[in-house]
Amino acid sequence: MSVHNPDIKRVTTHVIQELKNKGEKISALTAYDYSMARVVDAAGVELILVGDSASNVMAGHETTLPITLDQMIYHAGAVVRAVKRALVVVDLPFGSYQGNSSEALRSAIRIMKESGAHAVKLEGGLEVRESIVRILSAGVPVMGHLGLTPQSIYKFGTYAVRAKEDTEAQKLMTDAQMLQDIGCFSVVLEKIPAALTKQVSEMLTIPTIGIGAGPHADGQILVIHDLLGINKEFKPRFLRRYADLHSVMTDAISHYVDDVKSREFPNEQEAY
Ligand SMILES: Nc1nc(=O)c2c([nH]1)NC[C@@H]1CN(c3ccc(C(=O)N[C@@H](CCC(=O)O)C(=O)O)cc3)CN21
Ligand SMILES: CC(C)C(=O)C(=O)O
Ligand SMILES: [Mg+2]
Repeated sequence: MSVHNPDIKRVTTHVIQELKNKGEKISALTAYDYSMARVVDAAGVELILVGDSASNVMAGHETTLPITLDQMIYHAGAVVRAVKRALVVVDLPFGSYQGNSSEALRSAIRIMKESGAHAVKLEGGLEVRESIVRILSAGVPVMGHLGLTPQSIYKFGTYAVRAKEDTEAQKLMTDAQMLQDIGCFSVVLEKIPAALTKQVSEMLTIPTIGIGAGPHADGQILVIHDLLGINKEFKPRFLRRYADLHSVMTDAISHYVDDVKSREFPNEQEAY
């Protein structure tokens, strides 16, 4: 398998836009550390998100709420050091931007300065409009995130599909248009009906990136550990597992344990 568009040396927000303009789907994945980001980048993924899902996947928290701005910057720096080609976007964590546009700007600037990332992502529509406007004014590209917004899980109560009702779908359409109008370069649509994703993606000129949002988004994103089958517990219907690394890793590790116990490892060649 070869990397798509080998002529693209560095993926910018303009390259992401060009992909939508020519009708080519955009591939995106999360990464939280150097070694994984090396692999994801070299495999040809165009956009790498340092997601606040690190709170779940890296730290074992129940929700995305506990992860801090300092911890996001730590993960983002590791990913940036690994990446040669992809666009690196970083989630602003819960509590670093809501309800205070000065703090939002300060948080975004810290991410850009201290990690070297290329863009930030914020959850929400009209509620975070001012924050996004200020971050954009500083020259920082912003990605929106609508639909299921996990930082508001205690408002929603569940991780069920969002915007099934007409009023919520209408608000999502209005928010999406607003995000484009103020200058966001892209918007994530999470766990909404496929038909709504189609409507939004046709209405907007900027690319939509879907997760559990059906086939009509301009691109797709998944959490890398989910795609690789590293964690057995998370299996929503939208997830396709492209490998069973849980089994591969378990077999390798138990083989190692056996070899240590039986003194088969290390052998003479593996000693000095
Ligand atoms: N490993 C991982 N993958 C993700 O995609 C992810 C995270 N973590 N953490 C942050 C958010 C939370 N996300 C989620 C969480 C749950 C569902 C979900 O579908 N959960 C249930 C259904 C719940 C319900 O219908 O009430 C499921 O079917 O597993 C989807 C996306 C997406 N993000
Ligand atoms: C699932 C994606 C869109 C995300 O926000 C995350 O990984 O934190
Ligand atoms: Mg996130």
